[in-house]
Amino acid sequence: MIDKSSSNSIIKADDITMAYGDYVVQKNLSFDIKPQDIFIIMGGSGCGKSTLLKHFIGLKQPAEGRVLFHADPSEVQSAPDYIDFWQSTESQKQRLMQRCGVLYQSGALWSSMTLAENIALPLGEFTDLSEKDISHLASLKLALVGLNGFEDYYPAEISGGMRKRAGLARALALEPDILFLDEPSAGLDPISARLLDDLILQLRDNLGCTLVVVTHELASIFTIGNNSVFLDAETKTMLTTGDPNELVKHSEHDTVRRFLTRGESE
Ligand SMILES: Nc1ncnc2c1ncn2[C@@H]1O[C@H](COP(=O)(O)OP(=O)(O)OP(=O)(O)O)[C@@H](O)[C@H]1O
Repeated sequence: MIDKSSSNSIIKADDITMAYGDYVVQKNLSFDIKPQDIFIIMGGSGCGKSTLLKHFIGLKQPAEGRVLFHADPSEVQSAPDYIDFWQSTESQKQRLMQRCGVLYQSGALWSSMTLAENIALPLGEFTDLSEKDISHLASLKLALVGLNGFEDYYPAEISGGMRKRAGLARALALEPDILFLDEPSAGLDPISARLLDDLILQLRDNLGCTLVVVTHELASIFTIGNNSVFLDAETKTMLTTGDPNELVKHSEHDTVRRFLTRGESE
């Protein structure tokens, strides 16, 4: 059942069970993601973080329960009107997915294309813009992530941190209101990871988008996250949801406090 007090959410997980065949990964997941949250999906290795992300971006259907998206992001404060992603029509699904940008762990850029061409790809596919406008927009998106002047570089010619930024620029190409990031700082040195966190915060503040981030990097969790869900591999369900900066101090669950303090809490 949907909690009416949380009617201004942009996404709701409503009693989701996730499974591969008979193998249940997690059950009874219910939580709310609010507009402009940086919502962290956290938990130990193998608990189901990436699987949960797949449920939000249309790659995997819940065994039970619903993934609900607010129907109109510009009206999110008004009367709730939710679309159940997996019960929606093909055209509704397509519209919902166009509201979502995704940054995969590898950055997933096409290696044979320049950065500008990588960003132009979704624009060419999903809009009627002219080539000139697409090229202009690609440059704008690159500038947004601090890569102005890198239009003609190939992914192999830039650093890992820059590739992540370029991946973000591509995820932003269609002006999504929700961005999903899978382990954005994986493989980055601590300074590049910190710069990426700063960029994520800037994007939220400047573009007003909502971010859902899978990460187990504690520094990132505390720097960018204002809301979260903790998935427990042992009990196969969520232990808690809320601001990780509060959970580290006040969670009633030892497992959560220990995770957030690298095992150092009592
Ligand atoms: N395609 C698949 N088929 C069957 N089982 C899978 C599949 N993908 C993942 N699993 C299993 O589901 C569980 C959750 O995997 P998932 O990758 O979602 O966890 P995770 O929390 O993202 O892990 P990590 O932190 O190690 O990346 C694991 O036990 C995994 O082995």
